[in-house]
Amino acid sequence: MRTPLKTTCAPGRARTLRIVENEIAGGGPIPTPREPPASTADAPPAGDPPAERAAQAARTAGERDTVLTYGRVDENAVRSWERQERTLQRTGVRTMARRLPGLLRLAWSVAWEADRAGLVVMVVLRVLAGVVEALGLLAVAGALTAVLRDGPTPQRLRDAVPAVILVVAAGVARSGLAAATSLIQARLGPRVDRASLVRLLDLATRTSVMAFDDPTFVDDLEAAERGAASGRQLVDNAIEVLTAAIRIAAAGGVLGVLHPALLPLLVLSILPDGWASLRSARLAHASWLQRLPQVRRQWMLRYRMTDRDCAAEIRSFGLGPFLLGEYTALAREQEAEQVRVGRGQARYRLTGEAISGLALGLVYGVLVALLDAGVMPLAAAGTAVLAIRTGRGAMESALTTLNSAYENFLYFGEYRSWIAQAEERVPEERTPRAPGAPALIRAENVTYTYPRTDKPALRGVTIELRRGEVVALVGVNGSGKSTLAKVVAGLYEPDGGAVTWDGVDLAAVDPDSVRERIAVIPQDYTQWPMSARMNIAVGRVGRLRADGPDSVVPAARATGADEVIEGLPHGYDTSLARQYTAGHDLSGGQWQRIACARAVYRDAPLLIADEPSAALDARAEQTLFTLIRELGHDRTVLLITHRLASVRSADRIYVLDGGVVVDQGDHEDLMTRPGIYRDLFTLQASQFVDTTSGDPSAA
Ligand SMILES: Nc1ncnc2c1ncn2[C@@H]1O[C@H](COP(=O)(O)OP(=O)(O)OP(=O)(O)O)[C@@H](O)[C@H]1O
Repeated sequence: MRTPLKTTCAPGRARTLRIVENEIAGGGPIPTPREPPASTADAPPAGDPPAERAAQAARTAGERDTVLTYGRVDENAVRSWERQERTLQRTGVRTMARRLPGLLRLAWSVAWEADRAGLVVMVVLRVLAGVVEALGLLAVAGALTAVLRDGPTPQRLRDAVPAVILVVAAGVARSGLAAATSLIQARLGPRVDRASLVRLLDLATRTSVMAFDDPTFVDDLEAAERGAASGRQLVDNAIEVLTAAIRIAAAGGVLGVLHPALLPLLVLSILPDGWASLRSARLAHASWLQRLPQVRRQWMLRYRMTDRDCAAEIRSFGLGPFLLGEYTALAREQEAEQVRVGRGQARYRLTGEAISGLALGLVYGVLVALLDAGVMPLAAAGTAVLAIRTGRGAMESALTTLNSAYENFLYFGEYRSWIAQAEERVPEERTPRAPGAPALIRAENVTYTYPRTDKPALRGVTIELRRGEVVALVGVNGSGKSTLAKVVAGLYEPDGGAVTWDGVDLAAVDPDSVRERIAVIPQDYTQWPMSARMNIAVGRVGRLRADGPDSVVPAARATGADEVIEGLPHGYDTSLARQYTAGHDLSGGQWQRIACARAVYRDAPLLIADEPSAALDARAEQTLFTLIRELGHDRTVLLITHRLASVRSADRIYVLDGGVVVDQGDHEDLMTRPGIYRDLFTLQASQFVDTTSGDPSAA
């Protein structure tokens, strides 16, 4: 039986994810040298105790054996977002170009769903900005033509005035349009974020709980959460690409009017730069991918070392230097890799910019040649220089954005594929409802195997629960008790056999109508970071609204939770969000009383209590079992506990072993024959009596 210990270093997925995102945003990767760098340059400044400790720790970690510490890693087990990294790595420019329309379509549909009006306004603003850009360039051409033509200077300047006014107006209009675009973008982005996340959360809370036992589903969910944030970035990228495309079209159009040879030359001049930025992005990716296992180890260490739940254990076992050593060694490897990547990127950039510079020289050479040949007037050449600058800027921005857009496209693909699989795992709606207060609940020949396991957790199990009875499940750890309880609670659908209520197969009724009639005290209850009142009311939120805030009090009294709550500074309104300053923490047993009150508040015809007293003191435990027996008078109670003294009075006890019911009967009956029950009971009882003087079974 797993006791929910609050001192356990429990994994906190949400927080880990935040760290992951942070690392992804800024982290670069590294190869895996076994020896940490030990050069004198790494020596910490004298008199810097934290740095000295870290250096000492890293030296110690130099002797580390990663398999010994972290265990063997399954090289084939690739998580979905690693898969995306690899896909990105393999994708060539041509594939990206081929997928560009699909990418833009997807961004469009996401934005369309989130904010239609905003999207339309955005596109209109962008097109207008492009038109204004082209008009501005043409106005420059007009102004230059007027100024450079023959004639007296005052006259030429006067002639240039309308064109100059147009240039200024275009500048002002561009600024206004840019400001309006930012405004719309600020509205569109959060809406896309909200729409994507709400959809994910809605499905995450509606999919069958069985899906969460499938590691792939849970892994994919983690990737989908990351992917959801990429939706907004994808839309931003698409808008930037659109903007760049319109600017390129404006500059290209003007260049095309000035001379047809200039446009292809301009495109050629940008290609080396584009190649360089693509290669350096890929280099960073490849490096990140290669270092991923180490990077994740770093996240894990960082999370554990700063987590409140781990603080006591780290100190008790003196784990600080060991963990710090591991972290420092990994961080140094990371630093070394970042330097390597930085060097590679600098090389790419230098090469790309050098070739681009040469190509740009060629463009200007052609321009001069055209001037020299008298094909192009000086004013047009001046405008061409401006158009070339505008076009190059837009192309550079388009290329950089496309790389990131493609990455976001892949991540958002993870989100979409998880949404698709989650939709399939939402239990189908059925019209018939489960019987209101069943007199007989039967699990018949039930078999259940967890996803991705070979061995069934339940094999041909048959049990009966009658209204007015307390039925207990007993067995050693891992014998299948909790699994059976979840099947009876309608949380798991059996692979074989059936669960019936008054003869109605639960597979044929609306699953919500089943759960509506069940109250569960689970083994791992949730400590909601909410008020004490709400922690009880979550048992039936609608009832709090209907019956008022004081409706939780009787349930709290019945389970002894009221004693706990009365000791809190604001009583029922005390926050139990211990991660916040105003929040109060409770002991394990105090929390368990609240979890029991939650189930009593639910007031359902079937109560399933899975190890409800693991953390309770002896008096609280006795109160609880008395309550359970009372509740059993007019409803059905299924009780799982290792405290066998508490099951003595159960109407029927099923003994499970290896997923099979191996015995059944009441206490007296089971004590008459050899078997697991008698062994376990005798063993427990012997701890409370003087075994030399009496019969333990009589205890
Ligand atoms: N989510 C899961 N995925 C895969 N296997 C699981 C999962 N949960 C439980 N099992 C396996 O199913 C079997 C039955 O587990 P179950 O939790 O039902 O046992 P139990 O009798 O309640 O044990 P305990 O007394 O320790 O609570 C065990 O072998 C366990 O390892």
